[in-house]
Amino acid sequence: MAYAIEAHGLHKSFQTHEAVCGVDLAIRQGELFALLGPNGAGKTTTIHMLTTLLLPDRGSAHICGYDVVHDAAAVRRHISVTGQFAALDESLTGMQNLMLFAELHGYNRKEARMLAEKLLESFNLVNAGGKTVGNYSGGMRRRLDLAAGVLSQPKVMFLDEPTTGLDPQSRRELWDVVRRLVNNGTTVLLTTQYLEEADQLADRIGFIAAGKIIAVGTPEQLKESIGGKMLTIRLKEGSDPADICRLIESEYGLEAHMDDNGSIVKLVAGEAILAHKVIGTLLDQSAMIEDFTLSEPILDDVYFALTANNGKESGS
Ligand SMILES: Nc1ncnc2c1ncn2[C@@H]1O[C@H](COP(=O)(O)OP(=O)(O)OP(=O)(O)O)[C@@H](O)[C@H]1O
Repeated sequence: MAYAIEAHGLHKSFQTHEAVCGVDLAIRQGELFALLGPNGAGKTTTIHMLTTLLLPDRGSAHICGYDVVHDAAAVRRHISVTGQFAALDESLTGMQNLMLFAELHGYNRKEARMLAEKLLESFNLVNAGGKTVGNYSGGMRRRLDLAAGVLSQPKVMFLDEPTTGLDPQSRRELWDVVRRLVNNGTTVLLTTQYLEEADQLADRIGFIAAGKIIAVGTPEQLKESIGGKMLTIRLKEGSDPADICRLIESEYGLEAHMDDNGSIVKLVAGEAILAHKVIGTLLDQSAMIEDFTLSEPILDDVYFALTANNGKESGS
């Protein structure tokens, strides 16, 4: 099968630091793939290599069959890259910005106007088309930026944290736009800090940590890989979560983790019966439990489990 985005063993180091160490990707045409990982994991470096902004040290990558190193110009003709910082002229209106981009892509003035009108409509910006971009909200700017990106009819779009800083309503509006692009056959590689966004939008998700892809799958596959239900225990003030984790590990051999502010302990409890036994044991030992819930895993749980394990494997 020919992939829209394909990478084999991509490596990139900065001085002595290996930022990307052997990334493989195979993303089908029309697929929305989300690349997730903590700060410094290597997402941007990977995207920069795939979009020809950075030369890989080793490995290879192809976009729509074109080599990112040897056919960089052809790659650029097939992609668009948008991110948190929209490349728009603040002093022009939305309509003028789109017309400018269209004319830069070789459309004449009349064609550019028609295309800009169509794009303003598709991206829910008809009422904003006559206003200067300097007066746009964050969500409007991102939608206009995406509209400008679509104008060149890219086969592959790289969206680097496109909803960072947007309010929930603007984020949802942008999701609708992205879904429509994918439904029309565009391949999208998305990075995001919001796991819920990846869960909502992505066909598949790749988790990257310390420059390596550590898991790939559909959101459902990744959640199933956790291996059962999550038990979340909220502790009363003054209790020691480290003690609780140790007790659970020694009694049941289950690995429990506390959250950053130390009031919640989480573990994969598998079956409900085991969760009830754990709670029973903790209460017998007079653990100060405020409440507890047993729930299906969400992507945050997958992310937590993966990045916690990866930290151990790499010895950090
Ligand atoms: N130009 C550079 N020079 C030196 N080190 C760099 C450079 N660019 C990235 N790095 C380092 O490479 C590693 C990967 O960075 P990268 O920006 O790819 O991560 P990221 O996953 O995109 O992180 P974030 O979510 O914070 O943007 C980091 O340790 C970063 O400090």
